[in-house]
Parts: sequence; C-alpha cells; structure tokens
Amino acid sequence: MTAPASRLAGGSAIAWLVCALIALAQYGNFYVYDSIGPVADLLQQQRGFSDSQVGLLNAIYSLPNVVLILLGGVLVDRLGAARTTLLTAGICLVGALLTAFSPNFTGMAAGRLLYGIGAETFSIATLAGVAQYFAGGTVALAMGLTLAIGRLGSYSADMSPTWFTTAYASGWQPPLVIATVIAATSFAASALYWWTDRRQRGLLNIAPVAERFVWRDLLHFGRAYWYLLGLCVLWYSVILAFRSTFSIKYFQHTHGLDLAAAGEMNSYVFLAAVFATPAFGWLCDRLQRYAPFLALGSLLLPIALGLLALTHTGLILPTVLIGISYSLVPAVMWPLASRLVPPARFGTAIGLMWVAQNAGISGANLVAGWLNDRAGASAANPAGYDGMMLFFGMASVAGFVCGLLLWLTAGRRRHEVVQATPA
Ligand SMILES: C[C@H](NC(=O)[C@@H](N)CCCCN)C(=O)O
Repeated sequence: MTAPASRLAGGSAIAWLVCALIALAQYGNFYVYDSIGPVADLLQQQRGFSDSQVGLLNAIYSLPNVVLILLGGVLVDRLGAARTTLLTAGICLVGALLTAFSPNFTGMAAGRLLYGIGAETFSIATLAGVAQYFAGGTVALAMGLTLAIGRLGSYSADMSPTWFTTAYASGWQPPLVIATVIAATSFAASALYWWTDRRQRGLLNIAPVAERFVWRDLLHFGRAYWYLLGLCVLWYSVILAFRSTFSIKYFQHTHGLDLAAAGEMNSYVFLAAVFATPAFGWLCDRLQRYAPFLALGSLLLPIALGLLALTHTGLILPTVLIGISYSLVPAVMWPLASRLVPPARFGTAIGLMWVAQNAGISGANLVAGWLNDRAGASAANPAGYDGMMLFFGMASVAGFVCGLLLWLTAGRRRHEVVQATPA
C-alpha cells in the first residue's frame, strides 16, 4: 500500500472526514452502476433494445476489468489511493455522461464501458483509502460503513422510479441524466477527499511509498484463498446479474408488479444492506468468526432463488433472504480476505479476485440475457425466465459449496484469529 497508515490514522477527526467523503463518493458510484435496471423496460419499449443488449450494458462494465483491474491495483499502489479515486471518479463521470446522452446503443455501451473502467479501480482505491486511515481496530467498521452508504446509492437507484416519477414518465433519458448529476457529486466528493489527503500528508510530511508489483507472486496463495475467490466469483455473478440487471423486469413480468413496485421490492435488499452490513461486520469482529457466517450467507442465496422460481410464497420472504445474504457475505468476505493473505499482498489478492469476479459477472449477465431471449421471456411468457433462474440457482449452489469448503479449510477459530497468516 502507498501510505504509512499509522501516521495517517492518527487524527481521528480527519479519518472520519475522509471516511465520510469516500462514502459520499461511493454513494454516487453505486447509484450509477444500478441505474440501468430501472430503465431496462423503458429501453426495450422506447429504443427496442433486446434483453441481450440490456444485459450487455452491465456486462460491459465488467468485461474490461477482467484484465484491467490488476493494473488498477498497481495504479492504486503507485499513484496513491486519493489520486486514483479522483482520476477514476472523473472517468466514471464521463462514462455516465456518454451513457445518458448517446443517440444509439453503441454510444451507450461505450459510456458503460468507460464507466466500468473507472469504477472498479475506484472501488479498490476507496478500500485502500479507508484502510490507510483506519489501520488497526476499526477498519472493518469503517469499511462496512462506507459500503453501507454505497448500498444506499443502489437503494436510491431502485427507488428512483418512485422518487422521480416525472423523469421516468418522460422516458428512458431523464433518469440517466439524474444518474449523471449524481456521478458529478461523486466526483466532487472525491476531489474533496484528494484535497484533504494532500493537505494531511503535507502537514505530516508524508510522501507516498509505492510497492513493487511482482508477477511471480500472483498465484501464490493458500487453498482457502482459492475457495474464497470461487465464492466471490459465483456469489457476486449471481447476485449482481440478477439484482442489478434482471430482477426488476423479472418481478414485473412474473409477478405482475408495475415498474415502481418492482423497483421498490428490489430496493429493500439494498436498504437492508445499509444497516445490516456494518452490523454484521461488527458482530463478526466481536465474535472473531468469519467463515461460518460466510457459508451461511452464501446458502441463503440459492434458497431465495428456489423460493422465487419454484414456489408461490410471494416476493417478501425471498427478498428478505437475499437482503441478509447481500449484507452478510460482503461484510465478512473482505475482512476474511485480509486474514487469509499477508497485508503486503492484500491488493494483489483483491485484484486477482476481482479479475475473476468481473469475468463471472460479465458472463452471467450475457448468459442470462441470452437464455431469456432464446426462451422469449416476457410478461406474456413468464415461463421464459425459467432457464435464467435455473442457471442462477446452479451457480449459487456452486458458490455455497465453495463457502463450505472454505469453512472446512480455514474456518476454524485458530485460523481466523491469526491475522494476515497465509492459509
Ligand atoms: C466491495 C464490493 N465490490 C466489488 O466486489 C466490485 N468488484 C463489484 C461491485 C459492482 C457493484 N458496485 C461490493 O460491492 O460488495
């Protein structure tokens, strides 16, 4: 990492100010990521986009990161967290502008591509930024809190059809213009964070210390790390392709909800995560147990999908289960990663996980869109969504198996309390 963290963490008022600015920047970033789902139906009706095209608008976010996120991690190490946050927030803003104002699908896709290039490196930079200012006891809480405010951004995107009825009534474009304004707020918060960080470093006379990236070390992680990576890929692929791309449409077409009601139902998952993510993080820190909670969180996802696809229990129970899973897994995954790999290789470990994760998310969006198109999924043919649900169900079961193997491999209390020991 780039900073002598203990010195930066010294001023706790500054640390919390940095945490608040990073959280605000994340809010905007997550809002833009989730701004496609609510306009998916409008894009189909008004611009004639197919499900594959809608899926591509989110898949293309992840596609470049299959390679670029490793470079992103190196960039964070070399440029520093604050500078990288500012740079990538700027790229995201340009991407959001392009998405909202492009006259055709290609332009919109180019906007989402650019946004994706910026956003993933932005996420690593913000994690690194929080880690620098909260080295020691409260890092999990601080990470949980910034993630929670990010989830509030996702929640707001899902609620936007209810909050901005006039914008949605005017078509697909005004909601995306709103997303662009929110991306500009994220950029402003990133600029303030960068300025605060620069001033702080000036006062303490700290220069960033870049760490050398060693290609040879890339694959040298213990077995538990690879199970964690498998779970990360499978769980995020399902939850993001379902929740951020297809679930609103799925609720509309298979449960007869209108757009606002479907968005609202989807938003409860994010709302739960706002409160539950830091709470679960705090709980796991107190109990010093991580892997069992991770296995439990990953089990709830296939159960919820099964309830949705195979029963008539309605949407409430599956939404509650997905909400718990969506809060529990990220709250535990990143602190557990920091316990399974040495601190000096944490950035590489996350970069590698996100390379595979982005490939998975991208693939899941494309496969789900293709399955829906092939089966002619629509309001008139809700059974056309069966293939997508089966695909998501199987992938989430495989994710749970990874969670279970992780628990068996490195889930013993003695593994989890020893910080930064290779598995
Ligand atoms: C912190 C974590 N983020 C990721 O895993 C990103 N690589 C992908 C998230 C895309 C949606 N913002 C998370 O959000 O839990």
